[in-house]
Amino acid sequence: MKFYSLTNNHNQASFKEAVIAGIAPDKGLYFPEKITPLAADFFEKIETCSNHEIAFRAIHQFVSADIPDSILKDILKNVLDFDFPVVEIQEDIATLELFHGPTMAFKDVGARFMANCLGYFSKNESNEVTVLVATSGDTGGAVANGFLGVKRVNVVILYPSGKVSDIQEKQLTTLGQNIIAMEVDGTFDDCQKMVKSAFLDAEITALKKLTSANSINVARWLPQLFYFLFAFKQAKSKGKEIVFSIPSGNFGNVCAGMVAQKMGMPVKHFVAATNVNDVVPKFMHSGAYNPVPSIATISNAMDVGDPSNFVRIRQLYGNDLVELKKNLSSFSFSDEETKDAMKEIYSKSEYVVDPHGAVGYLGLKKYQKKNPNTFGIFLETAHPVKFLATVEETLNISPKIPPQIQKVINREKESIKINSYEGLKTYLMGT
Ligand SMILES: Cc1ncc(COP(=O)(O)O)c(C=O)c1O
Ligand SMILES: N[C@@H](CCOP(=O)(O)O)C(=O)O
Repeated sequence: MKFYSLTNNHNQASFKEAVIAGIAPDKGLYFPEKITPLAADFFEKIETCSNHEIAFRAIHQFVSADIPDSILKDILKNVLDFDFPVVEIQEDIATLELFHGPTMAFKDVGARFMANCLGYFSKNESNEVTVLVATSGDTGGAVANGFLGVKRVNVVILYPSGKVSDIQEKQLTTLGQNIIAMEVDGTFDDCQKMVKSAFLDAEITALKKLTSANSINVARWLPQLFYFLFAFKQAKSKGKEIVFSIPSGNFGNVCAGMVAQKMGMPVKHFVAATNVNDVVPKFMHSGAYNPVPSIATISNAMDVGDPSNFVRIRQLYGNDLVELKKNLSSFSFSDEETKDAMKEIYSKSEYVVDPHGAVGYLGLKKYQKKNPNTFGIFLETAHPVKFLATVEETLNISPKIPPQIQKVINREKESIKINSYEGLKTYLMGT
């Protein structure tokens, strides 16, 4: 399988090359040349398959030219060692809990999958690789955890100072070893731009082999399609058409779900729910894509003003807005609406949802109002405890701190403060 650049489709790479490079030399995101539907009987019998089997069938076409089947099976065993339960909280409304991994957000699967692939590809190499990653909160912790101690790999995480939760900050600044955290005086978009600039900086790339562990990297992005298949397996018996509502920021997760649909998974519709960072909802309405600086919200991991993956979503539908709208709706919600949704879910169902999941719930409710008789699944993308202050203040409860979080909560933060691209460049050139 080849992957081509969305900037210039003549720039092609194998899976291995795309993973090692992160983005194409022309700064485009890599995209698979073909998405082959899985056999119909795979979906008919999906409930008889283990998660490992499902993941293997799903990812095989993208990686098999570069990873032997036996290694791929081992990687998936390492990566998928926790549960992905669908929990019904109201009639025809369920949540897909994606927070049972080591850093309690949905990024764990992609981060670990990419770390395993890179570990395999660099097994016989002597050169070091530097993984650059921009985070608005959760990617950083997952990548730090997934890459900790991986030989010949150094990780540099850029995060917006004061704009991630206390627990998210602990997860990405306290591990040490091969993980460096850079605290940027700016927004997530500034961090993301700095990472993309470093890839194009010949002075840096002459000295360092760089890659990215954001969802721009196909090995971080594609495994996210597993979630939708795991959810479909659990919800199929409901006998209703399924709608997924995905709290969205960089739009990698919803895009991975749409890949699962292209592979033949029956889905009625996707909803990409955002906070007030509403570039995509506006685009879906007007057809004009106008990135703007992001605004800080209580669902901070979705504070993205120029979502990287929207270009992939448009590609999936041949850049045809009419076709796209048949499959995707996108709605935006304020912090007040988000808090009200957290309260509503808690009072109706005694279920504690985090602010991101609450945005997903709101998107689903809005869609189901006009499309009743569907089974709706909103993705709970992070454990509520990661947003402790907001949850405590909104619901007036003190959730128990799970062991994964207790491990980091009392550790000392270590970060390098920078206020411009030069700060990142100086660091990369000097180490
Ligand atoms: C908790 C949480 N929810 C939702 C999102 C948005 O996901 P995506 O960037 O794939 O749209 C993120 C960050 O990516 C996140 O950390
Ligand atoms: N919300 C993300 C932002 C980066 O998204 P990614 O999927 O492209 O890594 C975060 O939590 O950092």
